[in-house]
Amino acid sequence: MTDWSDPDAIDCSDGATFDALLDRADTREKGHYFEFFAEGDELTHDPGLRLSQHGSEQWMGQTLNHDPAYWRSDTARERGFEDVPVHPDYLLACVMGITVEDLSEKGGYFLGRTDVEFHRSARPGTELAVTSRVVDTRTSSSRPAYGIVTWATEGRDRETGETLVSYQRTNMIPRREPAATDGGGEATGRPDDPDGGPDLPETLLAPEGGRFEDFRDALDDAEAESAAVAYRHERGRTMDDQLVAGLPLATLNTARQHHNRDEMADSPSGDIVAYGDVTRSIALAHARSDEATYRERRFADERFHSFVTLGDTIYGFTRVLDCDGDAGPEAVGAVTFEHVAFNQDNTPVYSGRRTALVQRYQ
Ligand SMILES: CC(C)(COP(=O)(O)OP(=O)(O)OC[C@H]1O[C@@H](n2cnc3c(N)ncnc32)[C@H](O)[C@@H]1OP(=O)(O)O)[C@@H](O)C(=O)NCCC(=O)NCCSC(=O)C[C@H](O)C(=O)O
Repeated sequence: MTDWSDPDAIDCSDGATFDALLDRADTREKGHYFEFFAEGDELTHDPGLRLSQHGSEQWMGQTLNHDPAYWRSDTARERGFEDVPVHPDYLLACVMGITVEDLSEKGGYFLGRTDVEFHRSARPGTELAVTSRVVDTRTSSSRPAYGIVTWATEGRDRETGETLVSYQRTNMIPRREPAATDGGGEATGRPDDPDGGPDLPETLLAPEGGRFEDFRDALDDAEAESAAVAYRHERGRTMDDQLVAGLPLATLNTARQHHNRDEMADSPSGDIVAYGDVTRSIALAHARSDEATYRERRFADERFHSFVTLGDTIYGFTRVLDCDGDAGPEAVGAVTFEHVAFNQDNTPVYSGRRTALVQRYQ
């Protein structure tokens, strides 16, 4: 009879015994099933995350976000920051990253996010305090193995208590009953077209440059011509290990989708998938490289349409929706864009509306 208090009791060279041992063992679970969440619940997320210059630069370098205001102090000061802040995409990904253990580690799909508001910039060294409130829960009618949960999340500076960023996000979360599967059919990634044919403007105009006036003039021209202002960005970025597994792990995002190939082998994607915030940041970087951004303001109606896996390449498409010359300081105006990230097969993987302050010509 084996003495199980003996430190040498587990014979790792005997595969069959070890298999039987694993079969018999309960698993200490991580994350929560759908049933755990009830409307109005408040959650305080405990993981410690200190925003760092290295983390921000690593995020920006890998996602092609090269705006000098987030790299260099002279430009940062010219743009009204006290010193070089961390990049807003990194801040947002970190705030969401540390909520994953409590909210979405059990798996399921990050469907979308809205009301993303940047309240103030954050410096490297800021320690985060993040809380979430359950806003809505419902079962999924199309995927009985899942429920759909929406949380309102707020990321604050732990020292001053000031709110840095807030948003609402929605995920599919596996239900304990019926047993979790990876859901129904594969996503097509393409929205249904009820009329059976595309309804497109005759002309798509691109702005002459990346300043506020260029976007405003292009919108004026489009109105005169019954056209739309919409264009593609040339850059693409192929998803490698660093992007798919490295960046989410650096934000303490524990979702198995991004780093556990063994678990993901049986899922519809068949492999690990990119963190939505990485995919989005790459497409936004493509767009920002074609505009003179001054500040990020807000995002709305962000949707993740289809998986992004290793080897996929992310491109960007932008439509200009609105220009507001009265918003922000004199030297800027607000532009509202719709950005779409798409892959090498032209399948949309992300879309969202973004309002940014864009510099004017001097
Ligand atoms: C997830 C998908 C496979 C779903 O595909 P499909 O079934 O075609 O989509 P539907 O549009 O029918 O939506 C299904 C149900 O979900 C509801 N929904 C969808 N979007 C939203 C939203 N923004 N807000 C609220 N509810 C939403 C619909 O109403 C449907 O409800 P019901 O009819 O009752 O079932 C497909 O969309 C897909 O593959 N998406 C990509 C997902 C993805 O890759 N996300 C990013 C990577 S995962 C990640 O980042 C995880 C992250 O770390 C984390 O922890 O959250």
